[in-house]
Amino acid sequence: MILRLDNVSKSYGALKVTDNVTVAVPRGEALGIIGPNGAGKSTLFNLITGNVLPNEGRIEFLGRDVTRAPAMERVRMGVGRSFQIPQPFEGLTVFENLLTAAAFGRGGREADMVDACAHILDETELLKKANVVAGTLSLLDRKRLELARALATGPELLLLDEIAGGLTEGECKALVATIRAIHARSTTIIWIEHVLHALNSVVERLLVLDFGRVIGIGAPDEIMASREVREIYLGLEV
Ligand SMILES: Nc1ncnc2c1ncn2[C@@H]1O[C@H](COP(=O)(O)OP(=O)(O)OP(=O)(O)O)[C@@H](O)[C@H]1O
Repeated sequence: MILRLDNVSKSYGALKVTDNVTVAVPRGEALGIIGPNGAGKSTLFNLITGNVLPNEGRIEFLGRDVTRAPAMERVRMGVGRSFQIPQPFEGLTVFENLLTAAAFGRGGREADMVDACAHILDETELLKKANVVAGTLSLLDRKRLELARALATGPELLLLDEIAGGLTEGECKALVATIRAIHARSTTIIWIEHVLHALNSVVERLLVLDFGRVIGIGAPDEIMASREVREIYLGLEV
């Protein structure tokens, strides 16, 4: 297993945002996370990245207890993340943004980082935009840059937070093709997404959160057919 959460809980005052979550993610898997707004999806990512520390439970990454490890240490161990709202350095070029992420992540010799970033630009279809200032990019390219920045840190585990939101159907398809290619080279992915057709075309399992609790985990078609999920998440009459 690349990642294990055992009975992880997080509260803000009286509000239990993460409620006794236990999940194990095998290396190479793509796992989707769905749930209503406020279900605790982003908080779960923050617990995995170390931006938030749990009140209870244990988090293991690559066989090591990282429950209280600082976020920076987890990035260097191989936890990469894209944010719901892209957060590039607006005044830097696409390539400079990647180099900054690479230096912040695994680091290494400058020449190796430059090579790795060039490869990531190609993989994320940003090669032609390498010298474009990030602040001038279209939404799709900002999403691609967000993905590329996460890849530049050298992740073993890639966390994607609603990366398909706000895109047109065609743009979404293009981005999904890129994510599928990244997954195909055996990067483990955990992806929070409301655009279900995009998510379900990539992931092998879906985890459903509601009020911070895991209410289902399994194959996407089984999960989508479950009565509880349809009632709670999709708000459908069944
Ligand atoms: N730092 C914080 N202090 C207090 N409450 C917080 C904090 N962070 C999150 N919360 C609360 O925790 C709950 C879960 O938030 P979270 O952002 O994890 O949900 P989410 O499932 O990612 O939602 P969305 O789909 O809208 O992004 C919400 O009720 C939110 O208001």
